[in-house]
Amino acid sequence: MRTKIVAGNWKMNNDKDATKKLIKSLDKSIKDLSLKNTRVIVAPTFVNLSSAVKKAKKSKIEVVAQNMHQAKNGAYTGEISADMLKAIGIKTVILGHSERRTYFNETDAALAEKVDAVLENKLETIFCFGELLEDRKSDNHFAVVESQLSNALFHLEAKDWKSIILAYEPVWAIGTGETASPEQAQEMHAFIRSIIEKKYNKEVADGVSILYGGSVKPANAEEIFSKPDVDGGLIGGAALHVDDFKAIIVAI
Ligand SMILES: O=C[C@H](O)COP(=O)(O)O
Repeated sequence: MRTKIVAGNWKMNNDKDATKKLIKSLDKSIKDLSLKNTRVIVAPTFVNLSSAVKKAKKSKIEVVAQNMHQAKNGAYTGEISADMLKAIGIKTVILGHSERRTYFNETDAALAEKVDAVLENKLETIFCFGELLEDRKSDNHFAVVESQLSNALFHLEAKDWKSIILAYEPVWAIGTGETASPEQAQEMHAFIRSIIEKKYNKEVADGVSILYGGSVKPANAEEIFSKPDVDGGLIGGAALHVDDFKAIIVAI
């Protein structure tokens, strides 16, 4: 049975106090949920990671990073390495978010190196990818997604996929209020599983959790999560509000 995951990407929001407060109220609010086979994740900004890890220590909440540099160390101003993250107790890193690809020019090639660094450091990644609106309009979305996955992940060995969580995020649905329909999400997730099976085998394809991201809200979460190949969500805006985030967790 694949692990279900609800991950909140807090992006560049919340100062130290707001981060701790949100973790505290989320902890209180999900304490009594059974969360069988389900992970609840939050990704605060770098500067608040350490205090977030401490705050979440005895809770059901996992704290992860939003990005990581591929080099071990060196002259990379403003960047953070795997060792630095591990030293404060981080085990999982989001990579390839469309905002990183768009605003910080992260390429598939750089992401392939980052994924390698994740694996070398025995970390895990939530690897994001997804097509632009023009790709979907021109019916190119499957080809775009296949190339993003193949360029950044298909050099891995089958065993490496234990450390990979996928997050399909159609860029046109991120922060826009426009969600992919549950059918569109299912169609893409099934396609993703099919190309992984073709490249590797059924065990790898069936084992990898594939999250959907893009304007997931309490009102649409249940229907999206009901699709057989959707194993959870990567949530942006709604993860900043404890009641909305809890409702999405309950939906899974
Ligand atoms: O990382 C999360 C995604 O970018 C989704 O953001 P959103 O839920 O605000 O659309």
